[in-house]
Amino acid sequence: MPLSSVPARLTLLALLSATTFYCFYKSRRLKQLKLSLNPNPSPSPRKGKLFFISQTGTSKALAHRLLDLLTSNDLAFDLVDPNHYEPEDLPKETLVLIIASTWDDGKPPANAKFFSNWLAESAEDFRVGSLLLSNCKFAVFGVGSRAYGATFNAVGKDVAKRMRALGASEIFSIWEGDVDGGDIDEVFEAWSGKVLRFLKGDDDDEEEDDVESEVVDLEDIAGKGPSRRRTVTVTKTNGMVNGKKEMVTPVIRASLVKQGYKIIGSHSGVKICRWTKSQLRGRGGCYKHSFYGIESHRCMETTPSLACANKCVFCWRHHTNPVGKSWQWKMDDPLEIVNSAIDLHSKMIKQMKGVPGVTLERLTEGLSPRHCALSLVGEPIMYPEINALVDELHRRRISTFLVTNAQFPEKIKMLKPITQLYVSVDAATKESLKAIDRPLFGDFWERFIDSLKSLKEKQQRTVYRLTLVKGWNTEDIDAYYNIFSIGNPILLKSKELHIVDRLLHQS
Ligand SMILES: Cc1cc2nc3c(=O)[nH]c(=O)nc-3n(C[C@H](O)[C@H](O)[C@H](O)COP(=O)(O)O)c2cc1C
Ligand code: SF4
Repeated sequence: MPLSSVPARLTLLALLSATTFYCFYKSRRLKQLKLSLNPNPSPSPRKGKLFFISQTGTSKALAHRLLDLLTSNDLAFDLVDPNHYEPEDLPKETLVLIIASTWDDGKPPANAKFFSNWLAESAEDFRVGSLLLSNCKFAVFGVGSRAYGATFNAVGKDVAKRMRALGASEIFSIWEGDVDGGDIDEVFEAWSGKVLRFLKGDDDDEEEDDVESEVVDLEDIAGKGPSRRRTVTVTKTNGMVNGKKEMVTPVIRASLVKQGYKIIGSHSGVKICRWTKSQLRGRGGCYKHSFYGIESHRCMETTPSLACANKCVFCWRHHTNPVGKSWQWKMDDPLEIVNSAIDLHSKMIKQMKGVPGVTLERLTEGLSPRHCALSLVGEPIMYPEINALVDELHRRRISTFLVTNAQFPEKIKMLKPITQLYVSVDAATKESLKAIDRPLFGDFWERFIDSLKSLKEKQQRTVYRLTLVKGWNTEDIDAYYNIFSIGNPILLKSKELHIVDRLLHQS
């Protein structure tokens, strides 16, 4: 029968329809069969959660770094700010990583107050039970500073303790990063590598046994890896150079560079100040210009120590400053610091070429600084070679303006005469000084008073630099008057001039 005939076409159509129907029927049947074999297909597994407990962003930045690593290894995690997380959902989690910083007296940052309280209350509530988080495996990395002694990484430790009390299994004991120790990046990297190996089911740490440093206890969890307790040594360089730590860690360096600092060697910095730029453009200079005729476009702002012994509330570096009670870092040569500071300063001046208002004459003048403000940030007199550095500046006929934060009276005594010596007076009472400067020294008040006394003994121009912060230290005028009589400075400098006016009237 030819295909062109009508009956043949009808037969073909019927055949095709029957085949299509059969295929459709078979595929549905197969699906139904699969479903009946597996009546509860498991829902896609819940993504791991990566929490950051952070106030000024250090832990958050580390969490981002880990997230990138996990993602590039096809491990799905949600980055979680505990402030936007419902802790009642914790029992549903199966895998939790927590990077936690610690703040005042061991307290958690604001973004984890509720979360920490919830954990503490649940762990202490006998009705909740110790199996609440029994589906959850977790690991904690603490971000803190050893300079805070007993409360070092208190939050991370507390979170881990509460999670364990609620039945969660700790993949391995908390690792502790010290932001002032110079090696937090290396430690975090080692921890991240360990987390990754665990998640990939390749938790063999024997390969790390080659390095001498810190010993970390490992408590492997049941069901994953061997259950015996092991000790491993961690690969880390400690940021050591010739047996001494570098002051500026990669984290601090990145933060300072972002804020426009040029880092010199391992502990110094230089930055072009806004008044220098302003006067290069033919506009106003800073108060030194108004008071002493100093030309701001010929002034270089630098410091030989980015570290200090405080964590002042108003410090412009978001508290990323390295801290210490004494010099404990690798030390650069004073001549190299001065050479590099002038070199980097000149480069920044040259970048002003072509900016509206900048004349060739002022630009040329700016390239040979006549004044140096040793006040950029940190505590310049912590640098053990401060006298040699000041000598080098004076030899080049550069005048010096040094600001100290009044915690090293013995260093003030040892300091050679400089052009103008400033002491930061951040408060006039012990309580407010503690609240504002958040000093590391227990005897901070005695050091402060002794510094003022040392100032009085200096046979040179001395200045109190008052940083008056409304609501913190602007109340007690009588106390300021007492402080004023101890150091008897030649000048006062403040950001809130009406207070200074009143002081000067009383004196
Ligand atoms: C005022 C203040 C108090 C601090 N208190 C502690 C502390 O008690 N224990 C600790 O280990 N670290 C302490 N630190 C160090 C912080 O944990 C450290 O600066 C950390 O990098 C902050 O991390 P974040 O930026 O993620 O908040 C304190 C820091 C500041 C500025
Ligand atoms: S003393 Fe200076 S550098 Fe140190 S925290 Fe205070 S403001 Fe910052």
